[in-house]
Amino acid sequence: MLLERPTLPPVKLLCAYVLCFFPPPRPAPPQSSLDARRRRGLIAGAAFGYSQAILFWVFALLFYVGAVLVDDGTVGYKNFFTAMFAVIFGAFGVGQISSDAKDAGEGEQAAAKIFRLTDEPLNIDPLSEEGARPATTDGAVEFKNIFFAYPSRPNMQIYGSDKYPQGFCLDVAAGETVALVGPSGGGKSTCMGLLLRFYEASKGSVTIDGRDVKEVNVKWLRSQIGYVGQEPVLFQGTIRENIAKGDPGASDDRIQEAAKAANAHDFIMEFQEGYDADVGEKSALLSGGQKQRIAIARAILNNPPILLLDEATSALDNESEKVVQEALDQLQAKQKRTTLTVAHRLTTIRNSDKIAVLNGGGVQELGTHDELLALKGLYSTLWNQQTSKLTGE
Ligand SMILES: Nc1ncnc2c1ncn2[C@@H]1O[C@H](COP(=O)(O)OP(=O)(O)OP(=O)(O)O)[C@@H](O)[C@H]1O
Repeated sequence: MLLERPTLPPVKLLCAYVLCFFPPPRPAPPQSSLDARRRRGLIAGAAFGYSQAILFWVFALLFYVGAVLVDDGTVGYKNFFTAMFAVIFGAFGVGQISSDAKDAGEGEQAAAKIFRLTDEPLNIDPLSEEGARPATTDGAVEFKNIFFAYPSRPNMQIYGSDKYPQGFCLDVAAGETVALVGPSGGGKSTCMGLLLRFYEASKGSVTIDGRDVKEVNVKWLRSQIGYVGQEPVLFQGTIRENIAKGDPGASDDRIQEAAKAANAHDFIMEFQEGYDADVGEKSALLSGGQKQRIAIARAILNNPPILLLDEATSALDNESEKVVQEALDQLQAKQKRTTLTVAHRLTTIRNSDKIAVLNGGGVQELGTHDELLALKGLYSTLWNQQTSKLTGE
């Protein structure tokens, strides 16, 4: 079959030829990074040249000594070549070691980091059998006068400041939906980490049904809380296995029921293998919205008394956000459960029982949507900014 040649007007053809031979210059990288790369290149080149030079010096020396020894009859050719190859391979090995020295150094540094991490004393042991396991949970949560800084940044106080000498305080009644809003870095997600006991407050307490979370068993505590974050974690395996993590003994019918409630059943059935479809390494075979709905199905199956939604829909496009939001509404409607929601899009949380505006180390404003609008404070400013963007004013 003859392929037709693409026809270009002569001027465009000429431009294409010119660009082939004289491509426009690429923007130069910043000077500092260029210098660093040059320095790295020079060091690597010098090290390589040096290791090669050693090899050839050894060759030269060998042939010289060999020639002298064979000439005066001290050794025969056979012995000379045997010894020579032994020395060559030996030198080759030494050269190889020097080129691997950089990797060995990096490996040593990485190992030191791992050992530093594994030697870190474990204050919160997720596998510990200690601690109370109350038979029932109503789901009331309270953050009482919390002071907290992340261990890796001890000088950056997240909760508690001159503005908030009483620390971070928030009371969430059983079955209540409380939204956490406010500027980025205000500590909205951090309180979820404290409730899940990923970290411990330096002062104050987090309680669940009036009991300090430090007194209850960590595994039990986490089993009472469903978490749907911005980037849900799926495990390598099938969709069925991933949903079943919510309740490992669940029947296929219950898994399907949970998937239907999470608006996930239809897209799952579009896969050739249905519920047995593999989610792929790092769940690469699924879109963001699909991953989110599988995580929600898992939470529905778990049916926890406390639900944490940390910007669960913020990474999605409008269409996916709608279906995922419907799935989340289902999850909340299935049972009146305590829900803490972090959201940047205020339209998604306006119907919450309470809205807490976190800023500068504590709760700056607290109330319903209407109360906060009437307050004409930070929430009202954020709301007006977002709604004016939506209406294009
Ligand atoms: N693991 C961590 N180690 C150290 N600092 C952290 C860690 N996680 C969060 N931070 C810092 O703590 C502060 C509060 O973080 P947090 O995620 O709670 O804020 P946020 O209000 O949820 O912010 P955003 O709206 O941007 O998600 C931020 O300044 C953040 O950089």
